[in-house]
Amino acid sequence: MSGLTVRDLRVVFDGFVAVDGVDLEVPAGDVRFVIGPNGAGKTTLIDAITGLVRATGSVTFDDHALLGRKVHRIARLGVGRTFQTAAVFEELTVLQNLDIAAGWSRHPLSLLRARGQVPSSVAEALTTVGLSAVRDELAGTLAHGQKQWLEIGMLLVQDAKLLLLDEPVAGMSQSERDATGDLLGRLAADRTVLVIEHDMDFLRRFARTVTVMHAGKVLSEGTVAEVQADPRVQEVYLGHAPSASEVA
Ligand SMILES: Nc1ncnc2c1ncn2[C@@H]1O[C@H](COP(=O)(O)OP(=O)(O)OP(=O)(O)O)[C@@H](O)[C@H]1O
Repeated sequence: MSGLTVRDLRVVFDGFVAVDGVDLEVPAGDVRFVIGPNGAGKTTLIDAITGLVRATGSVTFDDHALLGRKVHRIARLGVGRTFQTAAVFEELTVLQNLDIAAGWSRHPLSLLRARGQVPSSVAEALTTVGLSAVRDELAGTLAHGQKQWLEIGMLLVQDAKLLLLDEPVAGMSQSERDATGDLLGRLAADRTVLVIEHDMDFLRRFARTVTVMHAGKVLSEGTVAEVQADPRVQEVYLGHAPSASEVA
């Protein structure tokens, strides 16, 4: 596993440069947080990696070149993403959602379901995201946090090895945030995880490394402590160089 490598990535919308020469290296096993003010280009970066918007430069994941491929081909290479609003089938059960994501509903082995058995990939995903106890509940009745975890489970059954999560804890309660932070650690055990997040408390607790974006470019990168100490980051977030009391 070699992780994600982005080189000189550029996305232009009608002459507006949303992503401006981004270089990024996320090794396998990392939990990388990408932060930055509104409009910094974070979501567009993920859109480019997953083939949703046209980009120039290069993106490789586990030695596969991604740019220029269609969205479903990129997904098949093990790249999965979530959106700010969870996309689950509310009128189906948790298990049915996972079945559909895994393609089991079309598969001859869906006969297993008739006998009450659960494919091992689905059972594993249920355990990883902590939804085994609610597997027969309708997705529409799940708590907000559980829907986000189901969406992540749907990526796991598709065997995603690079997980791109767009603001996963937005709107979550404190206990859901804690559970999501623990989940990130489990996901990274044999995957690469990139998280876009605005929640600084969550970032301090669960990020392994941080990339700060501003105006389409990478402004700073390092551990949480390193980027927090970077005067350029403080200037972007505070609007001015920090005073002694703000640093303290
Ligand atoms: N399809 C589009 N057409 C034109 N401009 C776009 C498009 N998508 C994004 N932009 C612009 O590109 C810039 C980067 O947007 P993006 O959503 O990537 O930022 P972000 O860092 O994710 O911000 P936020 O934290 O608010 O989600 C913004 O100025 C946005 O208005």
